[in-house]
Amino acid sequence: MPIVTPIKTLPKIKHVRAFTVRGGGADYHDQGEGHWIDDHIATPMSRYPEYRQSRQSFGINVLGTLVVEIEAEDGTIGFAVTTGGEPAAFIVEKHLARFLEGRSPTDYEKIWDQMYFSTQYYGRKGLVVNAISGVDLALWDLLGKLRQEPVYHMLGGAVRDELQFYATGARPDVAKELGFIGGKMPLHHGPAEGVEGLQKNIAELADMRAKCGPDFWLMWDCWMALDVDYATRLAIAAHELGLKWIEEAISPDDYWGYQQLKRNVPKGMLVTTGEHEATRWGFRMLLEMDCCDIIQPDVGWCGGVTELLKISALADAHGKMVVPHGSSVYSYHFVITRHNSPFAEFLMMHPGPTEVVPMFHPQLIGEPVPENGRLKASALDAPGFGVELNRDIAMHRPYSH
Ligand SMILES: C[C@H](O)[C@H](O)[C@@H](O)[C@@H](O)C(=O)O
Ligand SMILES: [Mg+2]
Repeated sequence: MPIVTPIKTLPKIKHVRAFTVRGGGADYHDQGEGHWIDDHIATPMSRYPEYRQSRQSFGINVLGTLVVEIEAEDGTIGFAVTTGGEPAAFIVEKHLARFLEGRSPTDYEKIWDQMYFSTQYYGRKGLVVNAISGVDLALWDLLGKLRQEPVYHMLGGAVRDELQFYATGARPDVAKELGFIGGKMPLHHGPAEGVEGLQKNIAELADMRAKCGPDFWLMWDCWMALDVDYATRLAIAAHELGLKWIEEAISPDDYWGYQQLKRNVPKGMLVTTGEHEATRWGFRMLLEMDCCDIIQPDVGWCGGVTELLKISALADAHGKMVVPHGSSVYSYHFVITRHNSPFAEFLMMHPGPTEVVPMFHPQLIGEPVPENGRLKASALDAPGFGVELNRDIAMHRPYSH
């Protein structure tokens, strides 16, 4: 008679709760006055002069942060934060919770499938997939806490000893001093500001190149603001200044435009995009239409870890790098486990930015930050995503079920 060792069964999911929080954190555009992240940055709304100076003026921070809590029958709580606020809380409480409560947290594939296909008639991308992502991340956090394992162990373990980061912010010169491998700047002027605006962009890049020296990576984040013609002219003008990549230059829906831009840019310059793309199907379009050199899904917006695993494998088959959009510990636990994710993004959330502060401050207690632009894998060695929710911040539960 074979000896049958009983398998460990985890407690079932008892409650799913959704809260909203304002002021920084996962909705990192929700910052106070004078922050670099809201200073005349080019966007698709820059064609309207009244919305050109500030992205908050057109509502970039209108949603706020969604906090998802999943409580198991033994009282263990997994949680996650993402962008979504009150409307996302409604979707979690009134629609998604039914696919988790009473289920095992190990059923994350079936749970994801039911969350996605039950909302497909009104979701597929954007806010709904942000909500699904938040639930999925909280589920992985719960799994890690129940199994007493960091998420990256459950994803296959570290393929390197440490993470290395480039920094996103208005001061690549400071990023270089802080040990980052590169600096990604927001593009300040879009097509509506004509040739004069393009020349100002180039002058800003030239200034940073002079401050950072010839080899430091310099990139532009164009936040969907441009058209193919303007992006092509900008890339050609920036080439002699060693621009490493031009990011999210045009609308995420214009796959054909990205295909053309990738053909137009000077040899050696990379085209990147993806932070506002979602699911394996959206990234399949970017990959099969050869839209870019690096895809940049945000794990809090693309469908969560369960979906990013699929997206990353698809990219790997296409020989493409996956460098997730800055999403704090949620991307660190993923990037450390993937050969085709050789570095990560660190969003500089200090107002200057002249200091390294936790990316989702003040929402996550124990959020690790890079030192000298690096983070050891061992810094992630704590159950789940290794952070706790700061319960001193004002949280609101607008809906229940
Ligand atoms: C810096 C950019 O304008 C965005 O604010 C940034 O969040 C995003 O595009 C990024 O890649 O970090
Ligand atoms: Mg970006």
